[in-house]
Amino acid sequence: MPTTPVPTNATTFLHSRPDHHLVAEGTTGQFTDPSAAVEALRSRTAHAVVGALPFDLREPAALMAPRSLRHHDGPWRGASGAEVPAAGITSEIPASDEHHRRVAHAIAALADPTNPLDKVVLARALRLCTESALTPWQLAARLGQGDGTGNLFVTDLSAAGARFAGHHLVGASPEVLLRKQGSTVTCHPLAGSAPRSPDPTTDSARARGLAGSTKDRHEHRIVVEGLRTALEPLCGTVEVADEPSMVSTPTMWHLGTPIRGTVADPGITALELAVAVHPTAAVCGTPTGAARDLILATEGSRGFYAGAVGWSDAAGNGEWMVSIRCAELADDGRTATAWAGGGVVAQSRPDDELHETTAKFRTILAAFGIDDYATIDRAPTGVQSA
Ligand SMILES: C=C(O[C@@H]1C=C(C(=O)O)C=C[C@H]1O)C(=O)O
Repeated sequence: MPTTPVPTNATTFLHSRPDHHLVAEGTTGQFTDPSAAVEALRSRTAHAVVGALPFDLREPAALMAPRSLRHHDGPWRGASGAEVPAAGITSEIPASDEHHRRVAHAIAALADPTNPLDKVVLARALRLCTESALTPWQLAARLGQGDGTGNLFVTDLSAAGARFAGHHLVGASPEVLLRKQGSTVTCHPLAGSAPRSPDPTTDSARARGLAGSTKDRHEHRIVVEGLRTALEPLCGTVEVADEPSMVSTPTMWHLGTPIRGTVADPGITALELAVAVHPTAAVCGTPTGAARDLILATEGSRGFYAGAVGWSDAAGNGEWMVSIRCAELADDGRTATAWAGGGVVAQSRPDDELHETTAKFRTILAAFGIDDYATIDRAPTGVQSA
């Protein structure tokens, strides 16, 4: 029977996977610079580091040395029947037609043979407001009940400075950025997506369509090759599955590829490896610098969306999830920002990209009790075939 510790005021961090979860309490140190956190681990000043890396590593991280970090079997299960107060969307950032226009603009740039950009991941955000305050743990419990995959995270962002004081990032990410156990490193990038449908025939047609889509396989390949290039100097040989496989969440189908390597320096920490591979082309694009510049010029700072949330211990073991399907809950417990994005290549279509972000929002919106944001696939029968 898995233990389900009840979060207390001292609980700062939760990282849940289908087979195990970790809970951190208290802090003995905070780091905005990941290399200072690595130094604390390598010198054994800290027995572990937990928290969040921002999308743009030039911005402050929210990393903490916890007073305690406990491992538990099984996924985290919050209090069942967790209620959340009524919530609504107060704004779209940008408005959906502007996101559509941005995607069209990016497609034109990607199709220009003189432009070095091969892929860029564009995202949009929703501002949410609830009638009364909720805790990040209530939100996580709701997210876990709706998502059901066992993948969950909650992390206090206060360590990143005044702008983030009392804010938490809460999400149900299906994507493992990087895991290190002993000298083995594994990654499981996802890229190439299709919304799930409640109609089984449409749902399997969508999965088949994604598996056979040249555009999605190309988008996926870019991510896998980017990770191989980032890992090879650290690992020597890197094993990559020949073919992507289908990964599903209750709301999305994705293409995913397991990657595995053996690190040359067994003392290297999971945090150093996460910093070395982030941001992957699954959340940024390629070439990385050009894609990141376009994202920052288009969207502004993403903060901790499309960053990474995870843990690393002084032995070097740890695991970092890509921070997607998430929301930042403000210190008032009533206002939140949720994000969703998608990879854009020259063959992408703005309508599909807008749809994809709408579908990706469903995970986090369901946790807020919002199911009327968009009508895609809400019809119980006879939904439009893919
Ligand atoms: C950027 C997001 O998702 C990422 C982008 C994907 C894609 O472009 O197909 C798929 C999974 C994630 O790597 C998100 O959910 O916000």
